[in-house]
Amino acid sequence: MFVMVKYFSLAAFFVGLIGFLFYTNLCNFSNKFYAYIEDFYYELDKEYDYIVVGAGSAGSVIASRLSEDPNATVLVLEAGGFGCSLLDIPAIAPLLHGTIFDWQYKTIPQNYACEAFENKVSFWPMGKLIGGTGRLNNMMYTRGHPEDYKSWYTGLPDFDYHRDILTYFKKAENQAGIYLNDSEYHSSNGPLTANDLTFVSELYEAVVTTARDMGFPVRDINSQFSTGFSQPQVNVKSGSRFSTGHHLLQQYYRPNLRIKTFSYVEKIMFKGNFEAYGVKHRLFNKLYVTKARKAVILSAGVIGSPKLLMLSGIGDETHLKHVGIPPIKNLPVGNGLQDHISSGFDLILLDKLLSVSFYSLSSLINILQYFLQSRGPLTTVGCEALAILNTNCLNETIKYKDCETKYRKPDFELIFMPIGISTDHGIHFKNIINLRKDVWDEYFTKLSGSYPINILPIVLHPKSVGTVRLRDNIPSTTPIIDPNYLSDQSDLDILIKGIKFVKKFVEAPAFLNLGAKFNKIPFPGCTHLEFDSDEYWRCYVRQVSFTLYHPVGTCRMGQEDAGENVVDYEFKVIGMNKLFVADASVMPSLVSANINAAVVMLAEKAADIIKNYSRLSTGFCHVREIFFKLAICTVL
Ligand SMILES: Cc1cc2nc3c(=O)[nH]c(=O)nc-3n(C[C@H](O)[C@H](O)[C@H](O)COP(=O)(O)OP(=O)(O)OC[C@H]3O[C@@H](n4cnc5c(N)ncnc54)[C@H](O)[C@@H]3O)c2cc1C
Repeated sequence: MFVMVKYFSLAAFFVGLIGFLFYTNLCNFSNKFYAYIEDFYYELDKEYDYIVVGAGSAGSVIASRLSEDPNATVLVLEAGGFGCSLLDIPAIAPLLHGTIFDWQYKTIPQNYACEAFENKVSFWPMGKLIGGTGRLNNMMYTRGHPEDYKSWYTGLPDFDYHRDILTYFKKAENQAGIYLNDSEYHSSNGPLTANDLTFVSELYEAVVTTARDMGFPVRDINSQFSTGFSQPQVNVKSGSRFSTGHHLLQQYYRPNLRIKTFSYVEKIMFKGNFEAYGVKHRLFNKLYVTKARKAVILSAGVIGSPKLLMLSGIGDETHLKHVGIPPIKNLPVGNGLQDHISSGFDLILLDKLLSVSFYSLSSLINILQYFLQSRGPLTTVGCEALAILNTNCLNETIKYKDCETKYRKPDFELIFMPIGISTDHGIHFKNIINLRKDVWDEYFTKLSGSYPINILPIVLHPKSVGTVRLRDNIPSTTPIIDPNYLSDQSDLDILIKGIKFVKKFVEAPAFLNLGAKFNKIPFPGCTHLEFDSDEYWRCYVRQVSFTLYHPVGTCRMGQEDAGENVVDYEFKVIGMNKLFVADASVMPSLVSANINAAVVMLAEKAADIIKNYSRLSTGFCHVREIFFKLAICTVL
């Protein structure tokens, strides 16, 4: 009987996958048709106050905030389409990887990591539609640690976390869950929904019971505490994903806001090589130049923004000349790339099926429950619990509270997922992570008959730093992405400590009740090493090095004169006028959390600054700004 259910579910999933791919193409086609008709019938203004490039997590917020002023005209140029509502079923997020809604970026082959992946290449999905990557991410809402932000603003001596950061987290948040009454740390008027999970499996209870037994706190990590164990809040409303892109679409009726989809921006236009006055963008193979009176704001993401700056002549002079672009400003664009790296696929095997499983996701009852009640396994985001900790606090001899005071900033995260890579029997997951076929055959197929789950340790503050560079001067060419994973040995050490902690964690009684066993099958490429030795895990981590999809830092924000920054603390491109960058690319370093909430917080901050900045820098002031700071300029 079970075998029949299994094969029926497999067949249902396979048919569903094909149906879904058909649906995505149909959706994109109808989106394109709408954009075509709109472009054909409406004569668009050729000049706006603001042009926002990219309607992703950050750009959607900036466009929405700037267009709150009815006297300001705002144009949003987005390379993708609007999307369709079925894409917003939380559990199907992984199906969007590799589709037309994904830029489908890939890293170059890694020297120190990703050995179990085809050509040692890591796949980097990024959203190409309204809502951007916030439309295909895992929706977890986490803010990070105050110390993260303090380290960004070392150049501002009067930096205050509550005033300069928490204010914007609250402004950005639309709390719809259990923290609705905590007005000190939460708020419910912002564009980004934060809600409780409505469905979890038995895994969650096992995690919190074990965490408490081991002396760890279980609490809201988006409050005065930023560490401990927690059930993540998610960007989900009435059972559907609700990203900042959805919020932007709700503002579509504003007469001063125009959202142009399928508009790929190829170049920023400059007056006198210092002042942005518009952009060149392509829509259905026609090139347009649209002007911006007050500012051009790049929110094209961690790859799109540095790429566009470089294509426009802003970047490392030597590199730009090498690819045939005349440089207009020498800035370290594309340096400082960091990403959260993790490891540990299918290391925990259960002897029972959890209620959030591959089978339950494709069951007819659960599909009906989702469409009729907006509840059930299809609302799952793939992660049921997380922990943000410091590796020094994993030792049982130290009380967590004392340890937390001593080591303020966390250095690793754990995410608890009720499914593994092999749960879908190789239909989809192995492809979206680019797993080598021989590794699949030799290792993962052996797990058939057991029920793997993933507890992934993540390096929160990797020391390995990489780059984004252009291949050539053609706008449609994908850039060279090299995160340089695990080039710093200390990142590897944290992952090894993390895996060892996971091994200990699942020995607890609550996990034994689920029949949890640590997977002792030697991993291909490491079979010559003694299982569980440090050498074995070092080898394993270099094989299984998996992105958590949080790249940042390619247009670093910081002090103007530090030499390593691209934008100043006001998001303005250093030495340029009327040109801003605000998205994940400006983060000077990774935060101790999944990063979307921080990206949206930054967008709120940027919108506030840009509104104010543009108010001050009208008239001829902007000319004087080249010689004087804005404050001096406005007095003159
Ligand atoms: C699979 C996955 C899972 C994730 N899960 C989580 C999670 O659970 N929680 C979390 O906090 N974070 C998560 N993240 C990370 C988070 O979603 C991103 O860091 C965040 O969305 C980045 O926002 P952004 O505004 O910088 O860029 P994006 O949201 O990527 O926006 C960039 C936009 O610009 C457009 N664009 C790019 N170039 C151009 C151009 N030349 N012209 C016009 N438009 C252009 C793009 O199409 C896109 O819409 C995840 C990421 C991924 C990939």
